Amino acid sequence: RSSDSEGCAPTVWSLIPWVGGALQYGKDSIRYLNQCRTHYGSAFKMVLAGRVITVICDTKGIDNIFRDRSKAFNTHLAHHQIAEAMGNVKRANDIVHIINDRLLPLVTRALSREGLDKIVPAFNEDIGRSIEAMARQVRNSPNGKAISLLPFVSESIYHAVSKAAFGPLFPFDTYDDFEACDADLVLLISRIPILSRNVLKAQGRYLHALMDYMRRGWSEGHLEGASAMISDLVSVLKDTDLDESDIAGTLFTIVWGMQANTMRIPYWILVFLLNDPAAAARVQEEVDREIRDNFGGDIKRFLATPYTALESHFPLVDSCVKEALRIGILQSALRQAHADTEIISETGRVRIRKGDIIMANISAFHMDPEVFEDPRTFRADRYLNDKKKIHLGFGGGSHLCKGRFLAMHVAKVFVVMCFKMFDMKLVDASGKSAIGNLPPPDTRRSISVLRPSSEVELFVHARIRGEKDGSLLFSS
Ligand code: HEM
Repeated sequence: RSSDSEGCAPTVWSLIPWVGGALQYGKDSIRYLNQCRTHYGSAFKMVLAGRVITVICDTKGIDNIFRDRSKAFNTHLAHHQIAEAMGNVKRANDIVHIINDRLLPLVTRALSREGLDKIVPAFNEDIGRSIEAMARQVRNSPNGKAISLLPFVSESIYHAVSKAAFGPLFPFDTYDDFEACDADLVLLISRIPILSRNVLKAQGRYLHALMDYMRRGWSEGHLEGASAMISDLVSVLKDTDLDESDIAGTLFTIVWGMQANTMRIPYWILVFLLNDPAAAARVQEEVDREIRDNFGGDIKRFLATPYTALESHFPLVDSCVKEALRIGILQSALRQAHADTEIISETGRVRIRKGDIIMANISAFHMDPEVFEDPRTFRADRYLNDKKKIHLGFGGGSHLCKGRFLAMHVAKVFVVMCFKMFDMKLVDASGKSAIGNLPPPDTRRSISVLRPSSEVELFVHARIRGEKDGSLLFSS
């Protein structure tokens, strides 16, 4: 069915009207949205626990939402929900305006291409140290060593991004609580009393650690050791009448936006590449060639290169990052209308009333076989061969992700370093080859980039690539 002559998108039928599709959506959102699309067309309204959301699944309609010609949409609702759930912020209504009017312009500037030249050196240095630490472990085991892939990727990136943004005083031992909150974000949103107890404790500890960090680091109007971006953000927040816990909650919201997706993309890239030896060999060849020809074979020189000078290098790795963003992301762009308007979708005109919530179903676009040949397959060179091909992993329009350059850089440097330093094989817990073993995504716990299911633990069996290469990075 399509929108009627009045432009009303059809509403998905449900047995219990207020609950709507909440249970099916919570279980597997991609599947539920695909089922709705099959029955109702590419524009429909779904009800989730009392909220009516207009979902747009086709390219034309999604493009219309992002372009927002009548300037009728904002992202306040998404920011409100995350601040309330992740940061336990009490004054979320005020926070959304502070985020929108004061923090976003600051973040946009700091994370622009030029701005990144200030943040990236600290990230590169720290990620270099983490990989070096892994290289030491591997070197001490003559036949190499199996390393649990997910914590290796996530913890290294959590540490390096935090260090670059927040400086050395950041409470780095918060990783486990961060993971617990990200894994159970749905419980933080719903706050079901008994089920949410553990995650609420983790959240409480995290917020206390951030408050303590600010108390220790704040002096004479700036945060000691932090990047100018974070120091200025905290300064803006302290300039408001928010209390300490709401300031910490806003900071936690920012940490989450910065880290949660960023640490998953390199994990998926490694899993996909190590499952495809021919693609991995091409990446290996590119990494060796680029480091040899453009950085004199010196990993330290590669790590010391400014962001802007690195951007044009490693085009195949860049293509892998984009492909992982295409294949590994759920629908995630939410908008709310602050005026009556309409969306022109492939099914026709969809009328939108002031206050309506709209979701651009990014995953439907990414999996459209008319846009992407063989859409379910990871093709390392998909974006190498067709430079004009787009992905919507970072959303679109004026609300396009502000951290996209940083996120691309993090993934690129991590993957390049792994290929340069190690010979890697994908293995399972017993050490057997795990090629052909793609861990299923944990759809219940995924909000944006898919979280891998914890039931399938993958390891990389890593061996250092020749003493000469390895020794280049070792400081002792
Ligand atoms: C792989 C990593 C990342 C992914 C996949 C990602 C994805 C997204 C998506 C889909 C949106 C919503 C865009 C829309 O509604 O059209 C978004 C918004 C945003 N992202 Fe990211 N992001 C990533 C990393 C980062 C990082 C490192 C930062 C740094 C602080 C960041 C900061 C933001 C901000 C501030 C917004 C809000 C933009 C606005 O509402 O105007 N993101 N991101």
